[in-house]
Amino acid sequence: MAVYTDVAADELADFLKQYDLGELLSYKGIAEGVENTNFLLHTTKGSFILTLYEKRVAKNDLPFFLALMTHLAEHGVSCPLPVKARDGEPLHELQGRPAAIITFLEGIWPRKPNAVHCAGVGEGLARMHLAGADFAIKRANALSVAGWRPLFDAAADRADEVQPDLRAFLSAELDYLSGGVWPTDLPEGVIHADLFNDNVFFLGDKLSGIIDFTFACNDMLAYDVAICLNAWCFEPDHSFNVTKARAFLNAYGRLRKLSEAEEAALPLLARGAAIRFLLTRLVDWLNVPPGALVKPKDPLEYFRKLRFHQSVSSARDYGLMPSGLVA
Ligand SMILES: Nc1ncnc2c1ncn2[C@@H]1O[C@H](COP(=O)(O)OP(=O)(O)O)[C@@H](O)[C@H]1O
Ligand SMILES: N[C@@H](CCOP(=O)(O)O)C(=O)O
Repeated sequence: MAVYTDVAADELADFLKQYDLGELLSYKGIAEGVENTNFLLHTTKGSFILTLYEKRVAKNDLPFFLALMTHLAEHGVSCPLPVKARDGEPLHELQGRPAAIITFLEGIWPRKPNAVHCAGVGEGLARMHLAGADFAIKRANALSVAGWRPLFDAAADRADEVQPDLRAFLSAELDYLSGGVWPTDLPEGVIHADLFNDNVFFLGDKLSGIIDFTFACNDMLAYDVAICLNAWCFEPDHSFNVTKARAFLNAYGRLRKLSEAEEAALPLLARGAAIRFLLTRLVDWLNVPPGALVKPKDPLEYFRKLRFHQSVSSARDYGLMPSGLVA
């Protein structure tokens, strides 16, 4: 999250009159995250998160995100619940932006994830995939292969300012990934699509909740696994940690076993996941809105991860054994 759109106290108090949330006691902008504007609200009824949806979020998609959180929470996944206003609707408008209030989740996201956290995420991701199986609304992944080229086009002219020859590197990788190799027949379902460590809360070693469903969509379940391998299983120096990967994959596999085809596709899916985040970070890095309270994330972290996945020959390099998952 971040703060792109400021909200004055009287505007917020007026907005809250639509809800049954008591009186506003205090609120503050949350500097974490990069996509939307978020405020932490304290009212006489408790703590809540107010989100103003910004640039990358299409208004038409908001009912999907809000209904998904409700569905998952009803199916045993610990995630925020959208708060309905008195008119029964969870979605309203503030400062010209679509806005929603969700419940506050206790917990802290792990700054230095260890293998126990990775196992917790594996289990949490599998639970989410299983719980999403009967979610009726569909949303295509706008940031799958077809969505990467426009991101590249938006950043290409200035990519080499970030690193020499980055433009050529990205262009070649995109040509490869969009040249017919991307899987089309793997099991699909609802994926989180952004399950990074700042979107998973823990109390001690135990996962206490999953937040931020603004990229959730229907896509290959194994692609979500690949996103998590990228987000959770590398060290701060960008080296791959196979112990964390094994902990993550084993925990996932105990609840939802990956098929042989999914396992075989992991290196490719991990390349795709890496370039997707490299590209969105690159665009954001080159386009920080003036005055915004946001810290853009390092695109080159994902360049290094992508280079690693390019060197991977099979899912064994991620800690998977040929016969499937190790207990
Ligand atoms: N339901 C929630 N409960 C508690 N804190 C939250 C909740 N939702 C968001 N936050 C806080 O806001 C930060 C950013 O949220 P996030 O959803 O990742 O933002 P964005 O909309 O930019 O993707 C989180 O790291 C967390 O500190
Ligand atoms: N996880 C993305 C950025 C968007 O997620 P947010 O939860 O931080 O808003 C990345 O790391 O590139």
